[in-house]
Amino acid sequence: MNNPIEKFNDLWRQALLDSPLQQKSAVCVSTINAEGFPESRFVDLKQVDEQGFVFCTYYDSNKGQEISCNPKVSLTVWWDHIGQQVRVVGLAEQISEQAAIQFWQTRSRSAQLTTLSCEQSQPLSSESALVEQFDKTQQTFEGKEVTKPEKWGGYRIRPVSIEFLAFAESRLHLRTRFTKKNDVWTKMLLQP
Ligand SMILES: Cc1cc2nc3c(=O)[nH]c(=O)nc-3n(C[C@H](O)[C@H](O)[C@H](O)COP(=O)(O)O)c2cc1C
Repeated sequence: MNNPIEKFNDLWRQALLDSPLQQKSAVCVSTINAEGFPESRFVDLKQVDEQGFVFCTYYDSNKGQEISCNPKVSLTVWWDHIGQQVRVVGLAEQISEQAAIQFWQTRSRSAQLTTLSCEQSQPLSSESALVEQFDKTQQTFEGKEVTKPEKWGGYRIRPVSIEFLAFAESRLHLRTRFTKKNDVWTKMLLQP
């Protein structure tokens, strides 16, 4: 297959089918912090198409601040049950407000309330403070619609390279790297 986006979506579909995981679409996103160190964390992958790879988060989180200083990011996933690793490198940008609202509306009420009750990446005084914050938010919104806060939205990673590694017991893994230049994908194989 010569289109890495189609290939990714094919693998993602396969991975979702037989996944032993609870968090089936977790992927690792890495950013670069102010000191130049990479920072990695898992997020839930929402959508992948020709425009890029989308995940949702708080814009004012550590990752959000890091992306605003340096949009160069990577996304990595390992699907053990189908023996596939994917590594994406690209540039992150905020999705539109309208798209963010659509993703917000797919979330459960409880997830929406949790989002509103937290200031992601900020220090927390105690575990009980977290529960108190949540309870307070729940009371405030009782009987009301929970609208998306401005600080929450999504990022689209526009890929410049995507590498697939098909794991082989022999360790002769098959690595296929796609690189994008002037909107055209070039494919090459790499030694394992
Ligand atoms: C399986 C899994 C899925 C997660 N999904 C998300 C997500 O979609 N968005 C998000 O902001 N954080 C998600 N998190 C929490 C992040 O890993 C991270 O702790 C949080 O975003 C704060 O990261 P930051 O301080 O680097 O910004 C997830 C964690 C796990 C373990």
